[in-house]
Amino acid sequence: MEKILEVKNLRKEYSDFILNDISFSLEKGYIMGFIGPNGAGKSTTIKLIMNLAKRDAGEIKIFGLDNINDEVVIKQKIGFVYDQNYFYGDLTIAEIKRIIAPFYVNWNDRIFNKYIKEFELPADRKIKHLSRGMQMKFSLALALSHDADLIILDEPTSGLDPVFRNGILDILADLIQDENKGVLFSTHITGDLDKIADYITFINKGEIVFSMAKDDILDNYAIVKGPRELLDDGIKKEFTGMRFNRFGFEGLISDRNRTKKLFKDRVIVERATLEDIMLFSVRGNGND
Ligand SMILES: Nc1ncnc2c1ncn2[C@@H]1O[C@H](COP(=O)(O)OP(=O)(O)OP(=O)(O)O)[C@@H](O)[C@H]1O
Repeated sequence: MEKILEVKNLRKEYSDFILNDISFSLEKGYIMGFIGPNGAGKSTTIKLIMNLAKRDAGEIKIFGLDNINDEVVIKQKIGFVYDQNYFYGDLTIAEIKRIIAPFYVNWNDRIFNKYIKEFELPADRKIKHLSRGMQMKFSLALALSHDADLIILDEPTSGLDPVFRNGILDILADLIQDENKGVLFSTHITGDLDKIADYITFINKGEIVFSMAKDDILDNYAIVKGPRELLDDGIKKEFTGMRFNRFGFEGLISDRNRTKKLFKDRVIVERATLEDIMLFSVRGNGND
């Protein structure tokens, strides 16, 4: 399998935050969801990949090339959608397109116009007068109009209504039918990833929790519910995270096969969603 993006032992230190030893890779033909709570380090990682911030250590390869030394070549083939509008607000959609298009060797006006029409974007409207959803769609139209092989989206769906969100997800799912392309998609709306992601990379407090195939994650993790008296300190340690209510406990376990051994049939075992996994992992264990 050919790697389209490879991040190895990446490190970045800010005064109050350290992104530490981040490693993951994305193969061609797949969508990777990049999840983590607020402040986990998702945007920082993406900025380092895009060489918008300087790494302190580690290595980033895109299409097998170094993301700094070969930045100019690489950027021709990356479509980037950032979580904020970074275009000059007084220019119109058509004016910004005219500025950006010449930078790309493979710019395709026909595809751009197709998206503008599909997204119902008014070409003569100033950026500052576009809604957040329209700005996002405009960014997406730009990112998809130069034959990019790696699409990186930082929170593309946050603040968008479900209809807009689903439209974006459909486009990404279509895009990946071309098996030469890959998508890295950061979000905290884990429901979006249930629909389209093949792999999930989860970071918390600047560190990787896991980077795995989504199906493996959902097959292995489970929510276990049962009475408190089944728990002792040893058993509590088996859980990634736990909460208590008046009926008993509810906990996330990363290896559902362990539950039979630990509890026999005295607990209820349910499939965990990505949201459960994120919430319980962030909360941690032992909060009684
Ligand atoms: N330029 C900077 N200088 C100092 N600290 C920074 C800088 N950029 C980011 N940070 C810090 O790094 C941490 C991680 O931020 P980051 O934006 O990467 O998180 P995130 O996972 O994208 O969060 P969110 O989901 O809220 O966007 C935060 O504590 C933030 O304050």
